[in-house]
Amino acid sequence: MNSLRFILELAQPYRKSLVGISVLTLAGSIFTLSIPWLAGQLLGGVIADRAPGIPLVVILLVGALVATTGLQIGSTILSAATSGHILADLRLQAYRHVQTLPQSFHDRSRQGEMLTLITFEVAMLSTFLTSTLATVPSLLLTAAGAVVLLFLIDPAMALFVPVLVPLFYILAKLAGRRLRVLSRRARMADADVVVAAETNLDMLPAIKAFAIEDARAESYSRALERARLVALSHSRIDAALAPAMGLLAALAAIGLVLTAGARFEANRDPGDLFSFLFYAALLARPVGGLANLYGQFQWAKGTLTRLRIVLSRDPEPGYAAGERPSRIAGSISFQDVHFSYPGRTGPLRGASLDIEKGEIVALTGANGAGKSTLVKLLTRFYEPQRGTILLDDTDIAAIHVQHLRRAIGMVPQRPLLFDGTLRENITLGIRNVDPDRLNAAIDLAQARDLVSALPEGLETRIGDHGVRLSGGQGQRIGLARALIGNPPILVLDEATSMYDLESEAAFVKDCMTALVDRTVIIITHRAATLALADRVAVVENGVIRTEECRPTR
Ligand SMILES: Nc1ncnc2c1ncn2[C@@H]1O[C@H](COP(=O)(O)OP(=O)(O)OP(=O)(O)O)[C@@H](O)[C@H]1O
Repeated sequence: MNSLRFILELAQPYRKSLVGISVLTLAGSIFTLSIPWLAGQLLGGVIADRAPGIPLVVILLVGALVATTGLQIGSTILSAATSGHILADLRLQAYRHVQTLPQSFHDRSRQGEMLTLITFEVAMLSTFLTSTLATVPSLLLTAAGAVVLLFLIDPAMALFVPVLVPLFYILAKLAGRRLRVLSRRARMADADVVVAAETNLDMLPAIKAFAIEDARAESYSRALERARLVALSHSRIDAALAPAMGLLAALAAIGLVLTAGARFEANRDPGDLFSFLFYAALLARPVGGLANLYGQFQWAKGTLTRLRIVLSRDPEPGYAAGERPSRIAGSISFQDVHFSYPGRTGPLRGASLDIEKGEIVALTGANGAGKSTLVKLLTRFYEPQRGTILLDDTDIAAIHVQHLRRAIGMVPQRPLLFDGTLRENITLGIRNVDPDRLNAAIDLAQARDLVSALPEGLETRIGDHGVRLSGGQGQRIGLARALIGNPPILVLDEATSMYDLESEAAFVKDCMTALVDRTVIIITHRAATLALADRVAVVENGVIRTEECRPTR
């Protein structure tokens, strides 16, 4: 699919407004086209002293000027309103889609780039659709109308127009080639700037701790400088293209003045001479506009390509899976699971493990052995290359991925907290959560004291990444979040790593109530946490070895 087709597809839902803009600007062009003729007649009338005809010409000229202004205002307002709609819709469509893409896609793409694409670049695209593309008919009409009228007034002199066309074409072609390259570079440089700022702000505590503010500011400044230089090169060509074409047209018009005087004086009305020259001058505007359009289309093409690549990517396969078992008991079976991340070998090479419903299994093993990976496969963040994972004897590949994930409460080592209230962080922003469920989750996670100790309780804002909480407090919030949906399966991924031995023992004791009647996978290296488990499974060399059985509690 080429860029033009894709852009027309994007424009399809807004065709009525876009046609409306085109109609208003077309009507504006018709009035604009009448102005040189009327102005020429007025000047001709004044020079030739034809007083009786002048009032009517003046009325028509003023009418045309007022109508042009009114239509311009109307089309600009409609264009801004439509652009706003397209922008909001495009952002939502892109965001929704990006959300459904597999984790492996996000692992490979840079967050800042994605952010630039779905916020800034689509903004440029919506402006391109409304302010540039929708005005093409009027530009064409003005250009064609001016040419036709020039030929009608004096066909011999109007021949300068076809002479200019190849010149314009060559100019646009040369500039277009360079603009395409520079647009791509400029977009990448812009994305680098966002990525650098985003990374630095995210890393700020480390940057301060290691006192490397200057070095980071310098690397950011280098990214800015690269973006500035590329944008400058692009603007130079972009800025020169339309005026250069306008200049060519204007020079041609001057040439005409020099040759036209004698011809016209001899046998024509001076009003026609003025009209001819005004039309020649008017021609420069749509020609410049079309040249601008060309430059902006080169820019838009890059965004279109990137947007198309993202939008045409398939969502995670799990969204298409049909099964939504009404009750999940919680038995899990990993059967001969093989998995490696792109470009790597391992970490899992035939891992098998059966976990009964209600059982607590501790997963342990060296760093990088593949413990977290097993859980990511269970929650279908990734798909195993070989082997099967069963949940209550159903292959998880057949279960709708959201249904599956809602059945598994995840407590990661560092829960992803955001700048909202404690309540929003526990409910993940979902409104109308049953207050009893919320309270039960807070109690089960033993987070009641923590909530009461904060100045505004559940309504306390906790800052970006929960900076206003301690690591251990954050983990309790993470546990409450996992428990709020009352999932039959709970996964604690190094959830006690933030605690000292004493607090760990307390957390472990606290957790016992939360764990009852659930299937639990605890990833840990810590003895106190291992003691919670019915069974210990060791991940080693890509397989799972069940090491030890404890009497069932
Ligand atoms: N998104 C990823 N892309 C590529 N490789 C990855 C990715 N995530 C993990 N790995 C690699 O896979 C291996 C297993 O990682 P995993 O996080 O499952 O280990 P783990 O047993 O949980 O380790 P730890 O005890 O340190 O948390 C590691 O070698 C790691 O580098």
